[in-house]
Amino acid sequence: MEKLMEQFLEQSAQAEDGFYRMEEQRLQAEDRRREAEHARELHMLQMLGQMFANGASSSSSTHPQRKTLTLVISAVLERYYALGSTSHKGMEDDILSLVKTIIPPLTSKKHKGQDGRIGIIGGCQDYTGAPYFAAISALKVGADLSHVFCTKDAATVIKSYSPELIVHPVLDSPNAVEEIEKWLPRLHGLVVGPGLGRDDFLLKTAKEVIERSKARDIPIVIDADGLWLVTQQPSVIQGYQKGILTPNFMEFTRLYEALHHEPMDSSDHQRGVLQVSAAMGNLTLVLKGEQDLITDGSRVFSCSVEGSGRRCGGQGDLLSGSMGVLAHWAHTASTAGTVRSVNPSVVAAFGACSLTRQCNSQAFQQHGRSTTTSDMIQEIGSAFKKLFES
Ligand SMILES: NC(=O)C1=CN([C@@H]2O[C@H](COP(=O)(O)OP(=O)(O)OC[C@H]3O[C@@H](n4cnc5c(N)ncnc54)[C@H](O)[C@@H]3O)[C@@H](O)[C@H]2O)[C@@H](O)CC1
Ligand SMILES: Nc1ncnc2c1ncn2[C@@H]1O[C@H](COP(=O)(O)OP(=O)(O)OP(=O)(O)O)[C@@H](O)[C@H]1O
Repeated sequence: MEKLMEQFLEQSAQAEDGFYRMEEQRLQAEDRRREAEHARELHMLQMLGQMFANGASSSSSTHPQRKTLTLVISAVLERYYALGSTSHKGMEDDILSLVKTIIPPLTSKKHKGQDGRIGIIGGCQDYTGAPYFAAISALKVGADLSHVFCTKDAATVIKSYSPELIVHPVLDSPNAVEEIEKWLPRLHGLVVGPGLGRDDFLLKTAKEVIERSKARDIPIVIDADGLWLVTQQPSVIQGYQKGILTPNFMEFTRLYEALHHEPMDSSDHQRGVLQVSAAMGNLTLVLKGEQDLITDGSRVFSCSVEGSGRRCGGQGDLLSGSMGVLAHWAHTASTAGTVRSVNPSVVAAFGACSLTRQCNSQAFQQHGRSTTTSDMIQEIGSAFKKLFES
């Protein structure tokens, strides 16, 4: 009897084992099927996004067609990111497709100013090139008006570079903040820092202008000496979702060390940018370099559009000026519901990085080692077309 009982228990245990083995195999097969389906869906969405993006940017599309296509691309890409892609493969193309959706169409119904009035806070006795590069880049990307708020002695010099810019010699005047504030209601985007210098009075003015622009919900790009200010007083922009910081490696290291009170681990830039963005209240951050790393603290996008080995001064100004316009376009698109799950500041940053690198590559093909930022600015029109309108 005991033996029979033992046999019975052994057979039951074997049957149970068999059952669990089969069940495990069934679940594994189900997982594989789901993964394949998921990958197929991601692939299809990527292809659809690409297809529609090309359609939306085609100049033959009419306005309503373009609008519908734009909504379809966004929906497709939104779904793609909602699926939680962890792979970075193809991500650059996807974000580029999103950039295409934020570009306002050129129609005869528009009035001057509608596609963007951008302000640059910067330009002092030492630096007149930087604000000029940023302001002219904003115009060439597609802003309708570009204002420079600089010191008195820099203004005539900047005006002499270009009749296209509106130059206000107010930055070192005693009532500078009030002078600049008068213009804020008309501005759609602000770039703070190119050629600002580090004079205490100018930095104090810049700080106050940032505060007043935040109160008006204006997208703000902070670069160069504006980042010096942020390093001293992070709270000036901390947590402002329409803010973007664009440090080069040196500027980034300073900011990191000011926020974390310890040296940065320079072997892990991805971690570094996530930490800085988080410490800044999930602010959008672009660490410029061999690959530009862009994050809002949730994920890191890298922009590696081919540039060149030429690193002339002023490339960062082209970047910040164009980002000022794209930030305005991206937030407008976001308000209209076109861009949802990807942070509009990230879309704008990615667009500007791609454009700067493409300009660098095109200018380098013609001028090689003698390439300067002015040569790159000449390329903005064709680089823009190649990246976003073809
Ligand atoms: N023509 C002009 O008027 C220009 C004026 N500029 C202005 O000049 C002022 C100072 O800017 P700086 O960029 O010199 O700032 P800093 O005085 O903070 O210098 C940063 C230093 O970091 C170095 N650096 C950059 N990337 C690095 C990396 N990956 N590894 C190691 N070192 C690195 C640079 O060579 C530079 O010497 C700003 O107001 C800026 O806007 C620049 O925009 C360049 C053009
Ligand atoms: N090593 C690199 N390879 C390719 N492109 C780069 C490299 N470093 C920078 N860039 C490109 O040049 C742009 C400007 O970056 P850069 O580091 O020159 O800024 P910056 O030092 O702030 O410029 P500026 O001279 O205007 O102050 C970046 O956005 C990036 O696209």
